[in-house]
Amino acid sequence: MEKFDLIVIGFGKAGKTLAGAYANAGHKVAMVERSDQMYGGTCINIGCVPTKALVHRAETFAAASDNLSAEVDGAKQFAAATTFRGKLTDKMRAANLNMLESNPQVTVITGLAKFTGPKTVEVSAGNETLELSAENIVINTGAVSSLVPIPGLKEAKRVITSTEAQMLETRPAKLAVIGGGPIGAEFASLFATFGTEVLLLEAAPKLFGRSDDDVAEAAVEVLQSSGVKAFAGVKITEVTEDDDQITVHYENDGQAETFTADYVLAATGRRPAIDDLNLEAAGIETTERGAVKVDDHLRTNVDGVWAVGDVNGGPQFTYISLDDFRIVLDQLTGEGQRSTADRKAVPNTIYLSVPLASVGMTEKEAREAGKNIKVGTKPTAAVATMPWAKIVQQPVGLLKFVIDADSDQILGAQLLMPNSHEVINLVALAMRYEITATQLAAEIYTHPSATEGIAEVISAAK
Ligand SMILES: Cc1cc2nc3c(=O)[nH]c(=O)nc-3n(C[C@H](O)[C@H](O)[C@H](O)COP(=O)(O)OP(=O)(O)OC[C@H]3O[C@@H](n4cnc5c(N)ncnc54)[C@H](O)[C@@H]3O)c2cc1C
Ligand SMILES: NC(=O)c1ccc[n+]([C@@H]2O[C@H](COP(=O)([O-])OP(=O)(O)OC[C@H]3O[C@@H](n4cnc5c(N)ncnc54)[C@H](O)[C@@H]3O)[C@@H](O)[C@H]2O)c1
Repeated sequence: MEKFDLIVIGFGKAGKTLAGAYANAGHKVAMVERSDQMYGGTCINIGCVPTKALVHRAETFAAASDNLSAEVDGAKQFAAATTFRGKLTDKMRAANLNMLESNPQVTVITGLAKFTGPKTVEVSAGNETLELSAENIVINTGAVSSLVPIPGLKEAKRVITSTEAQMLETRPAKLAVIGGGPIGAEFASLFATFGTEVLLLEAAPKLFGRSDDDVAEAAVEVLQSSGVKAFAGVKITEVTEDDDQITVHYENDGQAETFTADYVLAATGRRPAIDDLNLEAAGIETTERGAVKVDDHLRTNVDGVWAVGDVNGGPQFTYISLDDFRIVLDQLTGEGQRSTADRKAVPNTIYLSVPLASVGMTEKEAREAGKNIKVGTKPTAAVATMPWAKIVQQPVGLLKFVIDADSDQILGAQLLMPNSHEVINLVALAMRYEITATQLAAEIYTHPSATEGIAEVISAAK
């Protein structure tokens, strides 16, 4: 039994950052990761970073095709993009491993971890096992793709998840995507840009249903302009396949339809990765949705055991996992005051060919909450003071601000425009620190830039 001050299970964003920080504070840390292909976790290996590398390459390809008015080979560009993706993740994985391995206080152990008691963990790799113990244990095992119960889906060989989809070396001619959340929408958009024929099927009545209707409609237009055919409110009845192809059977507007493709990408959500942890041995409770149950300090019901990142059932974003790290570090080395209750105005982005970035309330939510509001909305192309969108040849989308008419505080923003994934952070900062809409609009911004357009839209609010 090897004794540590802290065992981290899973090399995710929160866990790796905590391992480094706690080790630097003079403590002995074990980092356990089940796969040598996952040092650094989901984000850098199979999540945010590699997918955005593909999105970026798809956009570069689209711009080149437009500008050269030439037949640029989408299949070739797709293969080059996935090669680039692989090289990028290899480098980042090695750097992440080195970051912890080079720390004399950290031991990186590759193997599957499971609890054997509240303070003990067994790690197994092949026939070998290792027993570890620590006063403090952090669970950071992330999430796994979750398949919905559609007849034929689970058994089919041509059903892939986001992990396999980003590792395809050859561009598929046809792809069916089930689920129009961030994963489905981003993959549909990028594959279609490279020239794959993509059909996106969403069960909910509307695509981008968390946005206001006008924003969601504009986002669907952006998706369609990338070449995606998309339907919402569909019911998928069955998936069948032969050696070479797979067929999705679905009902759309009461009509039975089929789509035959090379692959079906199942993008219907990700569930917390708890199956292998043997949580019962430690007496750790889970929620009805299968997450490790935590309080707002991310403590489980067992003293000295925390759960951070996707596994605790919170919002599945890398920046939330990073904030989880801060909350636990504050308990281990600080005042222990930080909690999830401090979070305010957390933005998110769906990476379409212009990103859809949002923060705070939609107009609908603000009205339902009985707020007295002003709304500023302008199509990207109509924002005269933002030539940036035209310069980068993407004058598409919509900007929308929801403002409290009494306090002048920004209640929310939905930005579907070039670089909105950056601009949204400024809006979120203003919301967090209660900078008023008038103050935000009166700032001095660089020109030409994507940021400067927000002043015009805020000023037009009524
Ligand atoms: C395709 C895709 C795109 C995404 N894009 C974005 C994006 O653009 N922006 C964003 O903010 N978020 C994005 N996300 C979500 C984001 O990647 C996750 O929220 C984030 O990586 C969660 O990290 P984590 O800290 O929970 O742990 P993870 O990074 O998931 O790490 C968990 C680790 O634990 C290991 N593990 C699991 N079980 C065990 C065990 N029993 N023993 C040992 N090790 C174990 C796993 O192998 C894994 O390496 C995306 C996700 C996906 C799948
Ligand atoms: N840009 C980003 O920040 C980013 C990108 C990718 C993933 N992520 C994270 O990863 C998580 C998982 O993403 P996701 O898109 O897989 O999950 P999700 O839960 O966000 O979306 C899944 C979608 O599938 C639909 N669906 C469910 N069953 C269906 C069925 N039978 N037929 C058709 N549609 C069906 C749901 O209605 C939903 O719209 C997200 O919660 C997100 O936080 C974030």
